[in-house]
Amino acid sequence: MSSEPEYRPGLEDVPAAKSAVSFIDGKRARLEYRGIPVEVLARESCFEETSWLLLKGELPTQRQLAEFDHGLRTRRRLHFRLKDLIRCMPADGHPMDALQASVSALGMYAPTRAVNNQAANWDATLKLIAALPTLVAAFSRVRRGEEILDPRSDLDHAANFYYMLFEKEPTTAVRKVLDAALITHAEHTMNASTFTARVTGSSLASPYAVIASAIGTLSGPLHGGANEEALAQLEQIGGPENVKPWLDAKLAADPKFKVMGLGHRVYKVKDPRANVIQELAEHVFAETSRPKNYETALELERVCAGIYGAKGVYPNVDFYSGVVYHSLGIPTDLFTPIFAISRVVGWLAHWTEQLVGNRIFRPEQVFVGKTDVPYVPLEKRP
Ligand SMILES: CC(=O)SCCNC(=O)CCNC(=O)[C@H](O)C(C)(C)COP(=O)(O)OP(=O)(O)OC[C@H]1O[C@@H](n2cnc3c(N)ncnc32)[C@H](O)[C@@H]1OP(=O)(O)O
Ligand SMILES: O=C([O-])CC(=O)C(=O)O
Repeated sequence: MSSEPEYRPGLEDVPAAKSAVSFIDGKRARLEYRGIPVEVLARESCFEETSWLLLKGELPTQRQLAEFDHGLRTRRRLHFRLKDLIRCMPADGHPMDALQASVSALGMYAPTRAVNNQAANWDATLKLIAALPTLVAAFSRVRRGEEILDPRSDLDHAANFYYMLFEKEPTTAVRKVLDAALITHAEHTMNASTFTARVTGSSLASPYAVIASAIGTLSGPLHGGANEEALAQLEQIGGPENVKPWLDAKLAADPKFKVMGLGHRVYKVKDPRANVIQELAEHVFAETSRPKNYETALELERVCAGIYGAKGVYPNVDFYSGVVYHSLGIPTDLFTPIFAISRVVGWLAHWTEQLVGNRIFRPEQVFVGKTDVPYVPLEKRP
């Protein structure tokens, strides 16, 4: 009998850490942050309060929340040289690449790269949460030839982000939608980007390196990048009446064709966050008419349930979020950066957890290559 450990592609079902940050029941569509269902937080809480909950494990007292909020508001500004750096980035580059590069650069202004000081780690935590929206908005404006706007400390996290993007304050309804979307995306157990954050953190790299690595992982179309692709897909389909022929043609060309925004490693039913975001969409569209993209998405969900439902493949968080962001006038390639603005909290909560009793990640491989290969000098090779 072989003593080789079992290899599980994608580490499916392999625990990578012990964590108390969030909990998923993938069969019952349940997601809890520190024990509180995400639906409740999206309805009752605000992003700042949810962030504290995720980072500290308990809801904040009124005073703790006020101090935390103040700490965020006072850390939103960027060093003028960092703004210069963003101005030099290629305007047609992807905002996720801009964000990853600017988070690394942000770390160069931090007082220390060491992670052995709790006060410094907390300061970096606040700085990262506070500055990510400023970095995203700065690149978004610069590439359109607009001036970078200074953050406004009289606005909360969601409203200030919207202001920095559009130079106008959101309505109360839009602020609530954006805030709830940020809450909904903030944390999700051991997903690929959080795992990345923990692996980078386990080498005792700086929190800026931890977040930059995680941003890179989130950008991929199988992970956070799917929100952008999901909207592009709806636009390509063009209307609810085209869903069935579109999907038939795709499946005829490739029986393994993947619909973006569908499927999940853990959920075998519809992602509870997709329901929350759909409620937000209904809320937004109650005042206007339902856009064609939304009607197309509803039909796509219906048709796909008939085809993939038996496999447990249903809409995930990325299925409806793009429709909501699009309706707020947000450019498609900012959808994943907005995910990062929110998920930075989950990454930092896991990084903080990782540092307690840290052990560097160093898994094993199943070696399938050759051994003892002789070196042939170049002149003797063809
Ligand atoms: C924030 C997030 O990261 S949420 C996920 C965002 N990503 C997407 O929406 C991209 C599309 N979805 C996918 O690629 C996958 O469902 C993932 C990456 C999310 C999960 O991947 P895995 O857990 O490895 O599932 P895997 O790809 O093995 O799929 C299992 C089965 O469901 C099918 N399936 C999974 N997702 C889809 C999909 N989107 N469309 C059609 N079929 C799908 C697969 O073809 C496979 O079928 P088979 O057993 O007949 O071969
Ligand atoms: O959990 C996952 O694998 C992906 C996901 O939905 C998330 O990170 O929000």
